[in-house]
Amino acid sequence: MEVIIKKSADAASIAAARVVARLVQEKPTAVLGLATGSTPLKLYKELIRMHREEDLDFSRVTTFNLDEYIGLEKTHAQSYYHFMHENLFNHIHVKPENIHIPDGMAPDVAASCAAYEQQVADAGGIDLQILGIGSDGHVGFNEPTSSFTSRTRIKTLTRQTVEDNARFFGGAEHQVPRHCITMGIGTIMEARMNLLLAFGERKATAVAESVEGAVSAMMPASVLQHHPNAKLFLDEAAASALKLADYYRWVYERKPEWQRDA
Ligand SMILES: N[C@@H]1[C@@H](O)[C@H](O)[C@@H](COP(=O)(O)O)O[C@@H]1O
Repeated sequence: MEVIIKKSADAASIAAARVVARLVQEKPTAVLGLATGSTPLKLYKELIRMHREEDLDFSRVTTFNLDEYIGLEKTHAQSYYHFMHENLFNHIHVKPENIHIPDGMAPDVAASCAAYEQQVADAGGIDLQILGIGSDGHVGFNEPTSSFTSRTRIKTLTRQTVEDNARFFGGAEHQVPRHCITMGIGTIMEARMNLLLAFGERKATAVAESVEGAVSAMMPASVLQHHPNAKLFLDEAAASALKLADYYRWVYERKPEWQRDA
């Protein structure tokens, strides 16, 4: 894992956006894995800015989102379908037919999960996956104890995730769906690059355990220790529990210019 600590969440998001932009410039048909939540918002704003001001072209890009709540219509303000269109897709001219988001209203969830996996495979796999992290260490909605070989499937949210996400539902926990569809950890691990963003003190423990703790299904993001190309973009607060934070800064400052894509 490469740990990149920036002074602010905005600076970390802009650095992550540069990695995405470089990929899209080098491979205009790139397959991007996308995440929701508050964490990637600034990254998406930066991609929109690059599209508008620097002609970053997403017209041939294909996207796959990590997850979706079960039971929310696409028009629901808290559906990830709605989130992605509001915060990214409506502003960067990705072709609608190239956008993939798990269908939380599918009549046959198992069949739609299997079809989603097939679509990822048919697209040639994911080049770059953006991840956030839950305060319990989840990636996508792969809650603690999720199998490291899991594929896209239905999951039940933990009580902690329901509490964490209630803020998006006006604080009403009972309105947060209990179930979701999420790409599996096996799916995420097959992405050729993983960029995990984490900001704020609320994420500090999960980040420290994921980077410096044991690889364990109890801390799903720790699986990235086994990924050949995983970069973590942190602000100071999210990095505050890392024992080797100074070492990561030291390494980053000495990174050869030709390797410096963030
Ligand atoms: N399913 C999403 C995750 O993909 C996200 O990374 C995480 C953190 O959310 P936030 O970025 O708002 O802290 O929780 C949500 O439940």
